[in-house]
Amino acid sequence: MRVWAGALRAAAAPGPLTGSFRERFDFGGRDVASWFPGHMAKGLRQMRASLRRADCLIEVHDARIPLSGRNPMLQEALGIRPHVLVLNKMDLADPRRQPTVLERLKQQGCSHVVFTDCQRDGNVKKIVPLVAKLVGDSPRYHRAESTEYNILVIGVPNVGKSSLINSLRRLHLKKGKATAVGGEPGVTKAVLTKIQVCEKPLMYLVDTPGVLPPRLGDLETGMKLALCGAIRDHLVGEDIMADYLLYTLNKQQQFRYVGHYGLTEACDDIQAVLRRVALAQGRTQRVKVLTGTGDVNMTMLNYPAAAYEFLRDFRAGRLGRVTLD
Ligand SMILES: Nc1nc2c(ncn2[C@@H]2O[C@H](COP(=O)(O)OP(=O)(O)OP(=O)(O)O)[C@@H](O)[C@H]2O)c(=O)[nH]1
Repeated sequence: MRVWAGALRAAAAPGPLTGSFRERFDFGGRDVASWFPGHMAKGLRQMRASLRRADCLIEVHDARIPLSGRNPMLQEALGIRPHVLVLNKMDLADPRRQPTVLERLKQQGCSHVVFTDCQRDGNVKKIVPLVAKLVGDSPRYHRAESTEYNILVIGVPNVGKSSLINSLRRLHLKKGKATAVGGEPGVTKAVLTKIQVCEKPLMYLVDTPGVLPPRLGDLETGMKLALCGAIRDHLVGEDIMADYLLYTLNKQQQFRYVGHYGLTEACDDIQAVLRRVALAQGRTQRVKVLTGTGDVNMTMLNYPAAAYEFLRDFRAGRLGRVTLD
């Protein structure tokens, strides 16, 4: 039986609150290790092997979690290869955070960062010249003009690696999709297809399947990755994800959800919020209830569907532009 964690917690909690929100999130003893799918270990090995042949690395990550959830395995590669960090889905992240994020990343030794929106080709034009310059400047390479560039694209699942390749092809080659794009993590399963993205300079990108860090670290990082769609929802649980999202929105004073669902005020009770979501979105279900006088059909609010809707609204940017870190 599925346990509705949000509902259980809410039953014991006081009613809607304003201005007094949880200071810490209760993960209820969850084990983050179970969120790491086994097939990713293979992807990691393949990625390591192809690193040796690459001139440069483009690491794509979600702009909503610019400081967490990146694969630590990359650290070993950063010293060897030029590296560009593409923070994609900038259209969903809080733009006011960009300067702080850039500063923090610089302190971590990551100084070539581009914020992009690959659905609208935003800022994608900056990437090819930057990569060409970094490879050209690298003492490792004494390149002739005609030498092709082989770039490895890496990143956790669902951050937009395939979308970036398609966007580059649209901009530089006026060509359509070469690689499948999907809303679910793990769309790119066939590894290491070399795809041309530019004629001058001749540049090929190798798309890799999204690979999560072998150890997810803490629950908070795992939860943020899940909210961004890097881990399949059912592995984590839509109920706790919805609750964590509400906790984060309140903590950051991102109260767009209040008006969006017609709530009277900000609220820290996930059950109360999901009740409104269910009513606002018509997420109800008919159930048969056995009574002393026979069966009665009743309309119940569908909380799991409401939780899914809440996550979907966040991922589509309908609850505001939010940076989770
Ligand atoms: N809002 C927004 N959505 C984006 C952007 N880039 C990609 N997406 C969406 O994010 C989802 C994942 O994109 P993909 O390009 O398939 O991501 P991927 O990293 O190749 O995914 P895997 O194959 O799972 O590793 C798709 O639904 C895209 O439409 C962006 O800049 N902004």
